[in-house]
Amino acid sequence: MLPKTIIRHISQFAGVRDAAKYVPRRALLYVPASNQKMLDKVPMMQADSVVLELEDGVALTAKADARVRAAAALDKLPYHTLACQELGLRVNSVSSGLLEDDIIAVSKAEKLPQAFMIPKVDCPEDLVTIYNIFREHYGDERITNTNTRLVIWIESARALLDMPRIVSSTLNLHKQAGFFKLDAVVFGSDDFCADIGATRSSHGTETLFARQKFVTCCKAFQLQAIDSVYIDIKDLDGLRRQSAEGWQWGFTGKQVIHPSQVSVVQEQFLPPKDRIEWAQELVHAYSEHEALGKGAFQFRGQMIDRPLLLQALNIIQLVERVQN
Ligand SMILES: CC(C)(COP(=O)(O)OP(=O)(O)OC[C@H]1O[C@@H](n2cnc3c(N)ncnc32)[C@H](O)[C@@H]1OP(=O)(O)O)[C@@H](O)C(=O)NCCC(=O)NCCSC(=O)C[C@H](O)C(=O)O
Ligand SMILES: [Mg+2]
Repeated sequence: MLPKTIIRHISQFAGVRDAAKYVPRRALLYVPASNQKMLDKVPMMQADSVVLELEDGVALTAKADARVRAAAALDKLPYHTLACQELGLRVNSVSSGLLEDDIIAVSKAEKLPQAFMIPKVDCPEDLVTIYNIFREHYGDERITNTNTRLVIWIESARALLDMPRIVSSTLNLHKQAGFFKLDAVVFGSDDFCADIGATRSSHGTETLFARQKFVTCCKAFQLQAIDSVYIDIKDLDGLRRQSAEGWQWGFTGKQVIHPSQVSVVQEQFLPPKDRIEWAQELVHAYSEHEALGKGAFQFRGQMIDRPLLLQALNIIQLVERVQN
């Protein structure tokens, strides 16, 4: 329980702070919808967000089949009993020319996914195309003011440079037309490397600038920032290292491709126990010092002032949201 005097700081603190139900996306797991055996495992999957995948995890020759399986899964799976916090559906991009066929097929399902996930959003104009395709095949009523959230992918140099306009247009579409609300943005590092001609490495220095720019832009709009995929499935130490780095830089989660990656990532996207204790104690100490008129004071040998309080509140808020 936070001291009352601290509550007023919360409306101003950094990070993701949508008052609506927060969906943790520490681990966002792709499940190719062309693979029925994998789809059958969805109810037990402990990833925070499980993504029924229609895009790059599905071969061109299997797209039609995957669409039918994804639509059937949406109707069959009881969302409230799933082990995950969110069942998403990643469709194909505008530039692929496959999006409309995806929407025609999945709009036959009675249910919407809990999140629509749209890759390779390259410019604000893509949003107009996306919105028009959804309106045409779902009809206005089914896509207006629903609980379904929107997650988009930034995966090219052009998109990274234009990201503030892309994000603003997406948020405006919700404000003005009631279209799905943008909740998180994902950095598609593999497509990004292909786009800029970089060679991918396990240490990831080739995407260092892009990841830092990306996370800064997400946080400027108070959106969740989801980090790159780590494709070396067997290298869990490397995954742990890259996850810890992402967490330290301000990412809120990471994409995963294999069930074995889920717990490693989830663990790294929660602060360690001693950091949680530090945050809780700091908040109480801040409240006591504030009552005495002190904005700066010593705590465990460090100078504490308001920015440190805000960092501690980030930690407390995240832990509460993951546990509730
Ligand atoms: C990469 C894989 C093809 C590996 O699959 P497989 O060879 O079957 O692995 P295993 O033998 O180790 O599997 C063990 C069991 O686990 C199940 N499994 C594996 N992966 C998944 C999964 N993702 N979801 C559900 N279940 C899974 C197997 O079926 C085995 O089960 P059992 O036989 O009963 O023991 C595979 O992991 C995979 O397809 N992963 C997803 C790939 C994908 O979707 N890629 C696209 C998304 S990444 C991306 O696009 C990044 C971004 O956009 C960018 O540009 O950077
Ligand atoms: Mg991609």
